[in-house]
Amino acid sequence: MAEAGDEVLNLEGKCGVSGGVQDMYGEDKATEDQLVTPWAVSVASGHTLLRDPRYNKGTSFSENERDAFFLRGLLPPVVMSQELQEKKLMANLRNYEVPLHRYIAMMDLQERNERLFYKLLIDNVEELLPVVYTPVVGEACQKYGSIFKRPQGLYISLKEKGRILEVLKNWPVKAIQVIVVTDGERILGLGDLGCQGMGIPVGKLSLYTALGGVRPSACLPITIDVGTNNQKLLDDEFYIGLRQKRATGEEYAEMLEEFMAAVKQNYGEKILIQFEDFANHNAFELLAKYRTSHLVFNDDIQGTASVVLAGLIASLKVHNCSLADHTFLFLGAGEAGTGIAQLIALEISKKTGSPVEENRKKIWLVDSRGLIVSSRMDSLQHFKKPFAHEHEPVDNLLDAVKAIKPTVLIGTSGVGKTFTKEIVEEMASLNEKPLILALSNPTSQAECTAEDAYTWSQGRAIFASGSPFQPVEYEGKLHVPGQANNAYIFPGFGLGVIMSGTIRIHDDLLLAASEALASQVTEENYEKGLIYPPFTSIRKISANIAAKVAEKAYELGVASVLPQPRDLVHYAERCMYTPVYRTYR
Ligand SMILES: NC(=O)C1=CN([C@@H]2O[C@H](COP(=O)(O)OP(=O)(O)OC[C@H]3O[C@@H](n4cnc5c(N)ncnc54)[C@H](OP(=O)(O)O)[C@@H]3O)[C@@H](O)[C@H]2O)C=CC1
Ligand SMILES: CC(=O)C(=O)O
Ligand SMILES: [Mg+2]
Repeated sequence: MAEAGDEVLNLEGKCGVSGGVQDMYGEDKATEDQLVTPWAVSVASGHTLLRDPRYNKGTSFSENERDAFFLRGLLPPVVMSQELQEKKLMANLRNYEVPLHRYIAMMDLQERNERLFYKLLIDNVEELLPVVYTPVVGEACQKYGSIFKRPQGLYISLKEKGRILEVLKNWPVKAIQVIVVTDGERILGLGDLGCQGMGIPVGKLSLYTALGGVRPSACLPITIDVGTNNQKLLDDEFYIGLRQKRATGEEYAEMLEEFMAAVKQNYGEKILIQFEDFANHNAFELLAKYRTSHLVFNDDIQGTASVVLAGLIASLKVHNCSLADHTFLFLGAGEAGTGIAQLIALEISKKTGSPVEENRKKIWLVDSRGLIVSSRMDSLQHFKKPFAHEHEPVDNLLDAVKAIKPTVLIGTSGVGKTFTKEIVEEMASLNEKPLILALSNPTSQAECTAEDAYTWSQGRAIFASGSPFQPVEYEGKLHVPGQANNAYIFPGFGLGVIMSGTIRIHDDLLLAASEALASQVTEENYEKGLIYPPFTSIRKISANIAAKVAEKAYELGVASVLPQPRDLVHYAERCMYTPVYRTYR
């Protein structure tokens, strides 16, 4: 399979004295002020094929493929199965003691051999999720400037304002189905990481593929760089972003407006746009502004709400009660906290017929200034106001626990170690089986560890966290902590939306996803203290979530793929990308 560039070289290329091809285009000799043409090829073979991560199979190319695609001599003689390649790579990965080195090795693999990357991730999901996702992705973002090798997504900075559509057209794939976009201002619980937040859309989209089966080529990670207020980054000579303070107000709004319009123009009405890790002063507004005109989903507000609600629904069997029987207390009243709180109130409404406002009365939140109470109303951000109830001011979490007597304690503050021994002990004195969720990421920001939760509650807590913790043995019993992370939801949710051609995200779709996830928890899981099923069966879980989300979308009349497939679970499974190698002809 000859290529345009090769043909020219074969006909005209000459050997230089050192054995290399002559510098016929003057590329080697050109000085900085002389122009050269960056030649490209359109059909991959030979060396180009080995450098194309989408098609490269490395030592797995068969003898026939090596002949047909000019690969002879470019590979060692061995022909390995994909399974053997996987075994070798897993052994190599396990040899790295530093977690960030594993991350870098995984990113290298993704850039070298995409199918092998996804095979590893799918087959070893519990082991590799913490590497490509939280917690290690957090450290990777903090050090992104130093470890950055090749762009893995699209960078759209203020320099491109006015020509964002043009920038989108530079991405090599046109048939995009899902975009994860960040502006890097609230990366996990690590704060403003500016342009280095790119690790998050890249990581989230690799989960769209590995956990939800969305084709990798249909995924587009985007970072919008409007500057950063992180002085450490601005002073860092290796920082990869714009070296200026964040644009705000009209300049920011115009940038986002242009982006949203360009995305719709370039990819059409049904492109799913997932907002990720925006600061809350933009996140709520962007969601409210675009949810009626675009297919948008905010993972931190909506995905998190859906996954936590799923855990709560699943835990009802443990407590033998209904959601309406619980009293909830949150530490953290931002995107995650108020997003979860709203969805809980909505779910109770759907189940009991009671008004949402009424259900909010059993949901309390603490922010950095203490319990959210009605006397603070005037100074509260709009998303906190629905939860400002009548109560005297309380300025710390321990006193709030004592005053509110919650049955469920949820951490969404982004601040580590805030569920102290006294607080967990208080929860344990109030409840036979206190439900404690330490959702903040990465691990360093978790409100408490699994060990803290089990030890301080004498092994009685039902515990789950945003980043994974190892099982804990307490007084002879092994407790397995669950991972309450939106990674359970968005891949299957996105698949359901895409496969049904859903045109708008409705809260009922989130509720459907929660119910679907909760229904996947088995007796065996409950026995171990889990309120989430293990990630090992995530592809099956995602297919079920996708099916329930699609079913709800058809019911609401927002699905556009017609006729509705009869067996939606089977349809979801059939839609899913699998990473086994294809044979080339
Ligand atoms: N497990 C999961 O799937 C997810 C986890 N998260 C995690 O949740 C955390 C928060 O995210 P998000 O809600 O988007 O962030 P926000 O910035 O929107 O909200 C943070 C909230 O925490 C409050 N807060 C901060 N410090 C304290 C403190 N010392 N005491 C009490 N309250 C405090 C803030 O108070 P104030 O309003 O007064 O500033 C604010 O209300 C992050 O660590 C993130 O990684 C997020 C999404 C999903
Ligand atoms: C999990 C996630 O989305 C977050 O921590 O922001
Ligand atoms: Mg997030």
